[in-house]
Amino acid sequence: MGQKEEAKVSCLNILTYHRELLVSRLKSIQCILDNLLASGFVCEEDVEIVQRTVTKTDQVRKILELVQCKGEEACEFFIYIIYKVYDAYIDLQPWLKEINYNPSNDVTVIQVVNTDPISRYCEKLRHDMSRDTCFIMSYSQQEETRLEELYTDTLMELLNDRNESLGFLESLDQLLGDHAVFNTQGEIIYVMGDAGVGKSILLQKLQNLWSKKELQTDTIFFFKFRCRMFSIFKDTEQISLRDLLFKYNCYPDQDPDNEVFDYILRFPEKVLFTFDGYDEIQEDLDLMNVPEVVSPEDKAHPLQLLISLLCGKLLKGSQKVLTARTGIQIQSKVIRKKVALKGFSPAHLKTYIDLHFKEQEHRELVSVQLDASPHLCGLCSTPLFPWIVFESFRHLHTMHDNFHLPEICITLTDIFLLLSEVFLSRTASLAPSLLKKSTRCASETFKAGLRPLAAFAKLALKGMERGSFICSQEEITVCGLTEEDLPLGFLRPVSEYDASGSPATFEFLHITLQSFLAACALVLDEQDAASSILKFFTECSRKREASCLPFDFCISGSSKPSEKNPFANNEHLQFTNLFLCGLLSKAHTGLMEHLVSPVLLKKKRALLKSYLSTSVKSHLHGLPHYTGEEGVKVHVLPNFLWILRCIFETGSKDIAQMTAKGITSGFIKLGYCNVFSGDCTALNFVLQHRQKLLGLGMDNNNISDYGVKQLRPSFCKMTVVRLCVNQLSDSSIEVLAEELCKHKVVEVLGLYNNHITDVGARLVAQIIEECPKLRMVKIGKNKITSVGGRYLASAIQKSTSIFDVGMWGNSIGDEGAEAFAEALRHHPRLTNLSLSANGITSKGGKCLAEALKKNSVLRIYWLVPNEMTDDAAAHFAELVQANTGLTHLWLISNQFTVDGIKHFAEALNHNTALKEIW
Ligand SMILES: Nc1ncnc2c1ncn2[C@@H]1O[C@H](COP(=O)(O)OP(=O)(O)OP(=O)(O)O)[C@@H](O)[C@H]1O
Repeated sequence: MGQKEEAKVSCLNILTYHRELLVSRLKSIQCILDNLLASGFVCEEDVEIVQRTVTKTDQVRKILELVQCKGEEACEFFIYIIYKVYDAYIDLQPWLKEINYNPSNDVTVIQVVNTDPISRYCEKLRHDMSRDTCFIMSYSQQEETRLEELYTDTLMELLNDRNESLGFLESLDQLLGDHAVFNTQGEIIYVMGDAGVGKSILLQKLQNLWSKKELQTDTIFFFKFRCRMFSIFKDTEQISLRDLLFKYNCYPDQDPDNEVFDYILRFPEKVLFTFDGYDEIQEDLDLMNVPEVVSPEDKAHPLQLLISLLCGKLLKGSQKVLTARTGIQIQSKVIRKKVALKGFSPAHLKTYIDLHFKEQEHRELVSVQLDASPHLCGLCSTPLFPWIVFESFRHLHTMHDNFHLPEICITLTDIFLLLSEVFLSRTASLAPSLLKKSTRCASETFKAGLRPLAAFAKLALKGMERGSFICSQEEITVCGLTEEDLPLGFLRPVSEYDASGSPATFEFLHITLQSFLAACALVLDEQDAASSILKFFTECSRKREASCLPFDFCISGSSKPSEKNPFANNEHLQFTNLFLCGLLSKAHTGLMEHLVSPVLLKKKRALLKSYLSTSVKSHLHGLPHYTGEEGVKVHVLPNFLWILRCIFETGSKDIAQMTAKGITSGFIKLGYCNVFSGDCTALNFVLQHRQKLLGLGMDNNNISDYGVKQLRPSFCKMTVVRLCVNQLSDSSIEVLAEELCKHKVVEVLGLYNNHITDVGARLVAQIIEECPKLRMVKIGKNKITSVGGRYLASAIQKSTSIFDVGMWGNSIGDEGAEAFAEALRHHPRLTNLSLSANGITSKGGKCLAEALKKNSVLRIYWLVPNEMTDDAAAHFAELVQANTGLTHLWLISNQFTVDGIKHFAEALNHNTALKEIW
């Protein structure tokens, strides 16, 4: 009883104590009044009195007076309404937490009805979004997997406007937060990544979290769009912003006064948008060449509305997450922050395997098979591929005895053939009961399923040709597909575009599947000239300018873009080319001969081979050469990477050999080329045919440990190994140490910004000691402590060749600094050393300065920022005075005061060599 009394007092008190806050934050008054009236705490007359009050704040004051005067129960119910009608009182939710509100049993029996149109709409949005996002796109339409049961984190790297890394996102909440914002004026959170890396799933997860109120954000409206839908409107179609929002998400019910839309216009910062697949907009430019929409009342083409929203001309201040494939350029001025998706790390992949396979037996089998194939692991860093491989494994393993993943080097074509085999095995002629535990015969499955396969392939190709990822029922029928074919799994309905009630539209399970099927169509076709298989190669080889035109247009409203279709990204065509190479490869002849005449197949293969040979030659010839520190370099363009991928898919040793020979310079640079671990197999396939030594620059890619393992056979001829910023751990260094120490030709080793610890540092030290030509080692921004620092310093001391060492951004501390001081004393060759940002205090600094006084070779010396104080400054001043030949000395961002700096002024008078001191 006593406790109850206390609770009663406390509710009344709370309202008195927090009166000011409530008056300023409580917005939806009608809902409070409706519920107080319905539950009998106030009468009609009370309501009228409140409504007669002019301002909203005064209305809240009146309500507070009323409930306080009605007593404790009324006060408690007042708070309970705020608690129950979450969205209407979202601004007060933190306050409820602050007062630690927990409804009592007495109050929970009183019914609360949400009569606030805005929060009712929010509830509806959340409900619909939860329903639409709780399942992950399924492989067969019968079995659905819950998103939370399969969603696995991926590597999400934050970038600045120059695409330099700002670290990794730790949770999806950070995606919307202020962390790593490089342009506060911009409104777009730009998420980019390769095909199948998980951009759509990331948005789905974000939407799902929001629908369950588990996302840290105060946005109360969430509208999701897929950019491909903007291509299905007719050129003449005009709609209003209101329709765009409500028709393609959900309608507000019982909102006669249009309060929801008005609220959105008044508080755009409460709105969150996701736009998925900016690269998928396939639109003619004429449409763009009309004035922008800036008034929310105007009707316009949906694409114009989209551009106006993205540019902040409409609903300025709303939050927008936009995804696109890597390589699509968007002007930095509209981007707020940038995130690059890098797929699964080895640890993520392990988690994904555990989630995917409930059966221990399957889990173990797959893990063993993956461990034996770093190439497959490399491919599996792109989530789309393990999803296909594992689903196919599960299906084929249950259907057939002894099914194993292919042991030979599996290609992307193999992966999509596997997927098609699973789909086709569902055809009536191959009922599962007949196949159960029978011997698997892929060619029989394909032969039996040839009719639907060819029809789906034709549909995919037609879509590719007109740049569309969506097909109508009519197009499906024209291609010869029947109702029974649809459940096979290649297509899925896309009901969300069907707001008008028109016949359903469909899309392929994934764009990459459409690309694969389009390649199948090119191979299977017996009508057109054989040379038509090359049509997409020709299209892709046409040079295109970077596609940032839509935003140029929408921001400046000036220049008339020169390109017909600025949105169009040709990656899906590149994939079709790649699959064409795979399907026409020798490895697949056996299968394809069951599906197309051997003579035609041979002709197509010869045509492709001849095209690839010519194309490789002309490409290599046209690559830009330049001379740098490490000799003549050739800059490889991203298109060359596609050529390498195609060559690998063909499996043709001749073309690989020719390509290897065609690389005339001694150094190829593939930096910032978006190389992922799976590409290293393709690169290795070509490089293994090269006789001469070669330098390879692959900084700023995503090759990971799997990629390094794939390159193993090529390290024997590598003079330059630059693998900075590539997600490498110590296991990569193990491979490098083994190979580089065996062949001893390496001169430059770049490992900056990876995940190397002291274990890896010890292996790098071994490379330094054992490779007599090694001149330069960059191992900054790793995880090396004093232990690793000592190994490295000791190796440098023994090396007869090394002169440039970069150790920036580790944590070797004073102990490491002392070891380096020792190396400086005994190693006369070092001319450039960076020990910046290593936690070195005056103690370590003094040792280094002393060691340097006797060293006349070191020219450049970096120690910024560390933790040295004035007593170290005195030693460095003496070093300057000693005039050893040092040309650059960087000491800024230490803890020197004016007194410390004064030492340098005098010392500099005696120095003739120093060009720069900081
Ligand atoms: N984080 C993840 N956890 C589990 N599975 C994932 C994840 N990300 C992607 N997948 C799997 O990969 C498939 C493809 O992913 P998604 O469609 O999101 O790729 P995408 O980057 O949007 O590709 P595209 O650019 O081609 O549209 C998904 O259907 C899902 O099965």
